[in-house]
Amino acid sequence: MKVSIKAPAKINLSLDVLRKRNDGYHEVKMIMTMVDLADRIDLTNCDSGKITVDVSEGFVPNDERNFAYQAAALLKKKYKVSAGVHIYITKRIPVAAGLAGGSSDAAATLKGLNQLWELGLTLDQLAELGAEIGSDVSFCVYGGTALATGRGEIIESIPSPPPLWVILAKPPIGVSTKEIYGNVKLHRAKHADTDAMLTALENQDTDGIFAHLHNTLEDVTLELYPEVKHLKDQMKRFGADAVLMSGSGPTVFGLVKTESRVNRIYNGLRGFCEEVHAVRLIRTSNTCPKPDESDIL
Ligand SMILES: C[C@@](CO)(OP(=O)(O)O)[C@H](O)COP(=O)(O)OP(=O)(O)OC[C@H]1O[C@@H](n2ccc(N)nc2=O)[C@H](O)[C@@H]1O
Ligand SMILES: Nc1ncnc2c1ncn2[C@@H]1O[C@H](COP(=O)(O)OP(=O)(O)O)[C@@H](O)[C@H]1O
Repeated sequence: MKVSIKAPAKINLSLDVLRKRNDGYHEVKMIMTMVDLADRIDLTNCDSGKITVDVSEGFVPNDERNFAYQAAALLKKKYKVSAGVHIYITKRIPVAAGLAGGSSDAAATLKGLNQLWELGLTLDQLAELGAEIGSDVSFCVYGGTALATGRGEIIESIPSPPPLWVILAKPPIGVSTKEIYGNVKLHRAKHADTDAMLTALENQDTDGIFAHLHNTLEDVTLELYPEVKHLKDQMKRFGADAVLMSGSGPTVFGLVKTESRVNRIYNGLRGFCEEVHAVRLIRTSNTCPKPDESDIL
């Protein structure tokens, strides 16, 4: 039997770092939403009992370092599953980009194996398991738009933004999330007005959303990698309505109201940046989907 499932990328509309915790993580307050740029995960049952992984992009690890492998191993151990699985990942989400590609692959694997292995787990159970793999995995299990607190694993569903185009552009550098968090200077960091962003989403106030985009990690990454600042400036110059770096970077996203402007921005950026995508926000109703309403293809 085979299950295929989509694993979409996320962007952070707002990301505030509140304090450093004793366990090495930072307490955060983030507003995250999914975009329709997705990896594809194909899960095929396998009698050997082993977990194997192949990835379309050779530089992504295909062993126990892969987050999808870790998701399968976690379920197999916890629920004493004797079957194995072959996981094939078709990568479309840029890697080490601030778009949670690996986390989304893990979340999709949890959801897909819940079906394939008929485990009957709820989204809450899958999200709790996902938090053992990475801070962003719980959000990726629920999808939609959410307020994420704690180290990112406490998820509350909130209204999706109004329909918008999103231009994603990643400069040719990889950024370590650990390094960026490690360089945050909390005494002089600029904080997000999360409540104002929540109100803007509640009111479907597009200009309010544009005005309150903020990412506390952005200044850290921009200082270390000036090419990210250059990309932000270019995206604004080509006509994006609002521009921000996603997560720890280095991907920059631009929000655009009008379709006619999307091509101009896309083509302008393609002139000097190889990884550019023009996508839409994924909009959902303001409730968490049930497991059977997920992204199973
Ligand atoms: C910055 C964000 C924003 O959504 O995304 P990305 O840029 O990775 O996409 C997330 O907070 C990243 O989450 P995730 O990528 O799952 O990070 P994890 O694997 O849990 O942690 C990697 C490392 O980042 C640091 N870390 C992560 C989360 C957090 N709240 N505080 C931290 O200090 C820790 O040093 C940790 O060892
Ligand atoms: N399924 C996966 N897809 C991408 N990267 C993965 C995956 N599993 C493990 N990784 C590792 O995780 C690191 C971070 O990748 P990714 O999740 O794309 O970053 P980010 O959260 O910043 O978008 C990569 O450098 C890669 O080695």
